[in-house]
Amino acid sequence: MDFDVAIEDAAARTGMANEPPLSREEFEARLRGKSTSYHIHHPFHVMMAEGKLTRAQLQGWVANRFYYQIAIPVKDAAIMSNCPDREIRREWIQRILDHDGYEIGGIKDPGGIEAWIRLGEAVGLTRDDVTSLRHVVPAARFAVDAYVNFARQRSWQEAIASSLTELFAPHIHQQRIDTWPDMYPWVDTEGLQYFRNRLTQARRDVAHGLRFTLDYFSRSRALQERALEILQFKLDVLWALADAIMLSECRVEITGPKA
Ligand SMILES: O=C(O)c1cc(C(=O)O)c2c(n1)C(=O)C(=O)c1cc(C(=O)O)[nH]c1-2
Repeated sequence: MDFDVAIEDAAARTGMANEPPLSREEFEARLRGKSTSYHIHHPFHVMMAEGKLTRAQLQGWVANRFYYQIAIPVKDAAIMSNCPDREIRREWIQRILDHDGYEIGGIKDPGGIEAWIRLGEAVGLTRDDVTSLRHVVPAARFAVDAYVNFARQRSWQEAIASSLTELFAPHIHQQRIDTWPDMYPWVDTEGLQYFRNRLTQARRDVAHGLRFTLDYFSRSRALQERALEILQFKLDVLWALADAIMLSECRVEITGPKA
């Protein structure tokens, strides 16, 4: 989107045409303050951290969340396809490699999608249970598709801002690494590698995404408010995904006894 059009669009959406911009520090604090609506506070994730999920519910979460995992590189490719800035694309492509994996010059990484399938096996699902998507409930698809559609339809700058829930993700990954071995001792701890990998990857991603958002959206107050709205939209996607999984019967269990 042309920058003048972006400013006008943000002003029309937020009604903040004349206010001065927040300082960079204040804007960052407002973005970080959105952590109160992160899905770590969703009852399903609270139950997960407290060891209260049944085996079938944990399996249901892993099977449904796979749909998010496979959507992420598609979303990132949509951002790149809308982005004429070569420097941004050079950074952004790393996200696709992280999830899809690669084999370049003898260096191999199976990638995050493969790591998630192994997480599925660690909770007692088969590879086919996960990759067939047969356990993905309709509302989980709608929530994830809304994120991909946002990245396809809105400007690449707005789509970058929508990735900023990753500010809060290392905390929830660490929580799973810390709690699952005690709470769900039947899960093979090798499967937690996905979460370990994301600790560094998410911190690196967010350093880039945040720097870009602070630079681009600080040029008007309306743009800053628009970035905050966009982050709220993405928080809502994750919250709705958790709602969908919690409300599904989560009766995935194909193998093994019920806890
Ligand atoms: O497990 C989680 O709670 C969680 C949350 C998020 C997030 O906050 O968006 C991501 C991830 N995981 C994740 O693993 C991941 O690769 C990822 C990419 C993105 C994104 O928006 O580009 N979010 C997230």
